[in-house]
Amino acid sequence: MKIFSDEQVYEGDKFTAQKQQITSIELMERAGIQIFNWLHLRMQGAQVPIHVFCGIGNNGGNGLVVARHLVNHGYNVHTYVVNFSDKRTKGFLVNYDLMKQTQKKWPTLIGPKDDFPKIGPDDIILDAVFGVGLNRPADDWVVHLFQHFKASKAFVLSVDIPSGLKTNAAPVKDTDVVWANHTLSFQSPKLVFFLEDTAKFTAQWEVLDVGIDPEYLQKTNTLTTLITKQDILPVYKPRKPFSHKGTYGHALLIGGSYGKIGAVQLASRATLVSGAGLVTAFVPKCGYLPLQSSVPELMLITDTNDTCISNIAIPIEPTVIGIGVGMGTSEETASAFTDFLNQNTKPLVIDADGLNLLAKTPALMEKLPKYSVLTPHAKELERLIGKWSNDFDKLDKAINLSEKYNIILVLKGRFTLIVYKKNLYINATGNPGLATGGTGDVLTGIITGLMAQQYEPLEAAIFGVYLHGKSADIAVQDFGYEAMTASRVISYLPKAFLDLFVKPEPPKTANKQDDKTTKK
Ligand SMILES: NC(=O)C1=CN([C@@H]2O[C@H](COP(=O)(O)OP(=O)(O)OC[C@H]3O[C@@H](n4cnc5c(N)ncnc54)[C@H](O)[C@@H]3O)[C@@H](O)[C@H]2O)[C@H](O)CC1
Ligand SMILES: [K+]
Repeated sequence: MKIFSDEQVYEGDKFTAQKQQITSIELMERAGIQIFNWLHLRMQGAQVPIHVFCGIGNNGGNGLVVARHLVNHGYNVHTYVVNFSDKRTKGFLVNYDLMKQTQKKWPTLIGPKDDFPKIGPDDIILDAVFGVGLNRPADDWVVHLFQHFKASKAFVLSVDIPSGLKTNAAPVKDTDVVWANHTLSFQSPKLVFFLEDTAKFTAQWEVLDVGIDPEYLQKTNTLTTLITKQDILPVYKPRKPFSHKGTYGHALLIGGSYGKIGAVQLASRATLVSGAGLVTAFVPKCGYLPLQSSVPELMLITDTNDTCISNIAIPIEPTVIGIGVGMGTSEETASAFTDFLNQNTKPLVIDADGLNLLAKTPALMEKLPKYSVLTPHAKELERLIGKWSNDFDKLDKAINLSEKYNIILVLKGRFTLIVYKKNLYINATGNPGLATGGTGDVLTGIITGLMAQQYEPLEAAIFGVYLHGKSADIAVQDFGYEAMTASRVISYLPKAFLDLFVKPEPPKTANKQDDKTTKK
């Protein structure tokens, strides 16, 4: 799913108005009616007080459209204009007049000196104060109004985006923004719904199709994409009947150290279960017995050192190398890693201590083959790019690193973000059950396994993160969060693959006769 920038949203409006020969007012009406329908479907005429707070821009215009339809359908509506500027957009003014005609009175103007209306905890607030046009922090008195919303404990439904939240920057203070229970976003979600610093401002969100012209949606490329099954399916490579294990590549995993051989076991199993034809692991001698006995499909090469990797000598020609899981950062391993990078030409997936060793010797970044996939969690990322002030600063730093070395970064988190230069792919599969040791090793194995099968590195990163999270989403139904383990993520991978081909359930029609009754 494409995530459009603010500029693209405005462009889309204009394009749609021209192509469909409609006015922006009609577009605003269309958007407002979608919001009214959402409310009407759920409220069914209930006389719960609805407080509609409208800014003086088009977001406010949307709010006035909704207020008018609510009044016309007999709802208990109180409409306010939050008068934070003397400017008025045309869309606002047209709907302001329509509201007057409908209610025979102007909506209540709220200014810096006015008392705020009383709002009960069981009331509903429609937040149409600011939309994507917010271009500076809201005035203090408006911020106090937002705090008044929160203090009321009423249900807050935000139009397009919680007011006070910009689409491309973190707020200065958490109190500067409306805390929404639900946000109805026009045409596409916003990046801020997925970032740790800003996702909290809307407990839930959904996208409303406001009828932006399909041609515009189709032809407009976006830098940011929310990964859905529809984006993944075209990436999937169906297997040909006349294929053999060589067709699916030979993955090599390098890692492990005394007491952390399990990381290599997890990564190797994940590489196998994600479809690699052959998998070899290069480990210290202490890994030989446990791995040969626990993963019969795995071939092994051992280091001369018993407990850690000291000299990476690879007598095979792997398709792809996954390096770093459980590897440790001892002196010997650090020098072996440096020597390895100095002579390696194979595509790389680098994780865990491989990332920590890169952070210790930044000059090694120059040695990475292009399109190398790095999979840092937050701490490992900080070692690579330094501290960040907020998620947008983090993204800027990550984009710079990706552009500088032409590499792919998998920023693991609640919503894992895959960064390739200025392109950002948001993964929405996964759940807190993944917050357990070894799941990162599994992800490394999956991405390595996909690259062994000729998935391009960026595709493998996106597809691998999707599968990893989807597997956990299916497994959580059997294990819950607490009992989720990295091994269970591996064992549910097959279901994640098969789920790709499950057709979504058609919506059940309410009056569908039960088959048995019609058979009599
Ligand atoms: N296709 C769509 O997505 C559609 C979206 N619509 C709605 O339009 C808004 C964007 O409207 P816009 O008027 O550009 O911005 P706002 O409503 O957010 O208006 C804010 C308004 O006030 C000025 N302003 C910004 N920040 C401040 C501030 N801190 N203090 C004072 N004034 C401020 C700014 O100049 C704006 O003019 C979008 O979110 C949707 O809700 C279309 O209506 C339908 C299609
Ligand atoms: K809003």
